[in-house]
Amino acid sequence: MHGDGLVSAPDNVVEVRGLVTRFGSLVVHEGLDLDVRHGEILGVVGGSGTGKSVLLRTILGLQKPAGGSVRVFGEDLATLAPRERSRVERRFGVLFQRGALFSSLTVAENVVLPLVEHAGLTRDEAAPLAALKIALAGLPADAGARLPAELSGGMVKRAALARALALDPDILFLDEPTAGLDPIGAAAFDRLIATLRDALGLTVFVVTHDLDTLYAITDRVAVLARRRVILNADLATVAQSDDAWVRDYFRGPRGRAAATASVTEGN
Ligand SMILES: Nc1ncnc2c1ncn2[C@@H]1O[C@H](COP(=O)(O)OP(=O)(O)OP(=O)(O)O)[C@@H](O)[C@H]1O
Repeated sequence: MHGDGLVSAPDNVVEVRGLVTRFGSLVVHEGLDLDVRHGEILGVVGGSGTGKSVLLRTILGLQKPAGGSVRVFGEDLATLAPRERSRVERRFGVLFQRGALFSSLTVAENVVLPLVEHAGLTRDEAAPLAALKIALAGLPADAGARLPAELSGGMVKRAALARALALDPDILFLDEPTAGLDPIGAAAFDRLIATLRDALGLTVFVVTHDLDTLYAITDRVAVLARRRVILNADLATVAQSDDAWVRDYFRGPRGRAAATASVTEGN
């Protein structure tokens, strides 16, 4: 079932239609539709437990839907043979909430790993590419030789981002990228994401609670509530919605502060 009359558009990188997700008797998504357009930064917001992370995992093919369809780059991962599926998956860059770097490997070794495992490079071939990704993620060159435990929280995020960029993804999925960062570190990370989108032509899907991120870098916002995406539009349109959760979120004190800050910064 397609809600809201959504149709397939050629510039959609992700199309979710009529998604149903259940865990036993818990229904997380029911008839959820979502579009992610080529080259945009889409912010995904919603109250705690509305199924944002599960939606991300479902788009990545890590969570099997109970109903509906998910197409990424025009392909339905669920119907692809393993080899075809991994060809599509190589176009994904993913930054999970908890970073998930290998703690016993240096930053450079963490970034080298996908290049060796998925691109078939030798370690020597992968090393200069890894150094490039580490620089792209805004880390100093000497960070490559360090273990994750020796880095600050912001640097760990950047290292995880360097690894997510290893295979030159077309779409970057970020789950709460600024969680745990101080406001200055969070703003710098937001700017980095926007710069990478512009420089590399990435599409970005970002699950976030951070209103500053929404105002600073997103082109459109998807709001999850009542088991669906109730709004999938530009921020100005979403912020004007009369939905009670949206009103509290965007027009509460933190929402007003973020909106004012973005105007002051000229965004
Ligand atoms: N593997 C699982 N098994 C059972 N229930 C799950 C599983 N994964 C998620 N859930 C449940 O699905 C619901 C949605 O979870 P999800 O983590 O997607 O929420 P969220 O919107 O990302 O929340 P938050 O903003 O708090 O991170 C929650 O009720 C959660 O407990």
